[in-house]
Amino acid sequence: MSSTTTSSSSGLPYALERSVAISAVTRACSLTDKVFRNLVAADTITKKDKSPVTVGDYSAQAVVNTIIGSHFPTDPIVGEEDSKDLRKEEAKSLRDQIVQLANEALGDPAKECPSVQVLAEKWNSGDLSEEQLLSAIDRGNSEGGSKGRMWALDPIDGTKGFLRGGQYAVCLALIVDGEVQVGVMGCPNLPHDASSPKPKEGEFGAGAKRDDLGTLFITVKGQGAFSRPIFGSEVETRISMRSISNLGEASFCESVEAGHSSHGTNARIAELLGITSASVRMDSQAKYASIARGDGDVYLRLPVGDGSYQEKIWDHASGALLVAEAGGQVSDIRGRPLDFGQGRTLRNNKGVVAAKKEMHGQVIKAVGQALEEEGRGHL
Ligand SMILES: Nc1ncnc2c1ncn2[C@@H]1O[C@H](COP(=O)(O)OS(=O)(=O)O)[C@@H](OP(=O)(O)O)[C@H]1O
Ligand SMILES: [Mg+2]
Ligand SMILES: [Mg+2]
Ligand SMILES: [Mg+2]
Repeated sequence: MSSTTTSSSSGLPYALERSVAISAVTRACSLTDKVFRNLVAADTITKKDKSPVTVGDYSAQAVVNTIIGSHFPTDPIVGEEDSKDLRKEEAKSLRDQIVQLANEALGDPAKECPSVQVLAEKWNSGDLSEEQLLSAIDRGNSEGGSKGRMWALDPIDGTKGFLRGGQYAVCLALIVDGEVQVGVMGCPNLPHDASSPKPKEGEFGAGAKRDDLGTLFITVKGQGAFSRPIFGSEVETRISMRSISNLGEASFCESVEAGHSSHGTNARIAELLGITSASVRMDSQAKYASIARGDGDVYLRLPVGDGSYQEKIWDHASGALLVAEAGGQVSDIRGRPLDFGQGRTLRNNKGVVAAKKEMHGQVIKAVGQALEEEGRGHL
């Protein structure tokens, strides 16, 4: 934690995109926070791939896409959700809630930086209709690709964590010609200070939320990584990965669900590297944010089973740039850089390994050995 700056970094590359992304993510975080405190079972549906999606995921995507669309009308958006299930007859009450929540979030007279304020009139000049908001959700249907600008949005990353009252993140990134240039991530349940105790899951249900929770992470390629509270102070603090002299002192950050990243293989890798501290398990890209600010050192996401799952670009774009700008290196299990120019998925990559630059090669070597021992060396 070495220096501070304010949020108006005008003159620097991508200053407007950075401000608009902060505004969009902040509004989406107030919305999801409110949804969590009032969530009932009927507000969640199960998608075709059996994963959950809530009224919070849909409304947050509608809000962020509306804001991005009003500032950068020709920019494609690759967003996780679409309106197909919502348009069904039986989803009427979900639609009604989304209309109310999204309009509240867009109309909130929160303070914005001056360049965003002027354009804010475009979206908060009156309530948007149900159809306008469903179309806003579907602005996220871009197929992505390696040319030009596009935004990647995960309106709630770690939906299972969100539902449990654990960690989740609103994640937005600007990708240009396949390279992430801007990343903004809001983690409403993460303490401002890495050294504060993590809240126990569910602790902040029914309005009992601690006021030191809610952290925003901001990065632009070549400009460093920063954090600040989501609500309240706009003073940003530069963050960097922890300084450790050898990997034996490191700790891992890994997924909660063994179905998303192999815990058994991680344990063997820890053994190979001489790591003795227990792994920290949390949902969402809060894992990237945690290692970027030194609250953990290595993020491992190893393929499970036959390794056929293709990681989605919105699950990694903002987090990967944050770690890179905080002194880390992010790759797949073979050490290949993540390729965000292949469409909606990272189809040229398998899994994710993020660690401090100087130690990344050693981790990749241990990952290779552990997979070899399991007979999965071909992955
Ligand atoms: N099989 C499989 N393998 C790997 N990853 C998967 C898989 N299935 C889903 N997902 C994606 O995982 C996202 C949540 O990742 P997390 O690291 O937070 O997982 S976990 O909740 O801790 O288990 C989750 O993101 P959200 O849907 O935004 O929550 C999914 O996109
Ligand atoms: Mg999901
Ligand atoms: Mg996700
Ligand atoms: Mg999601």
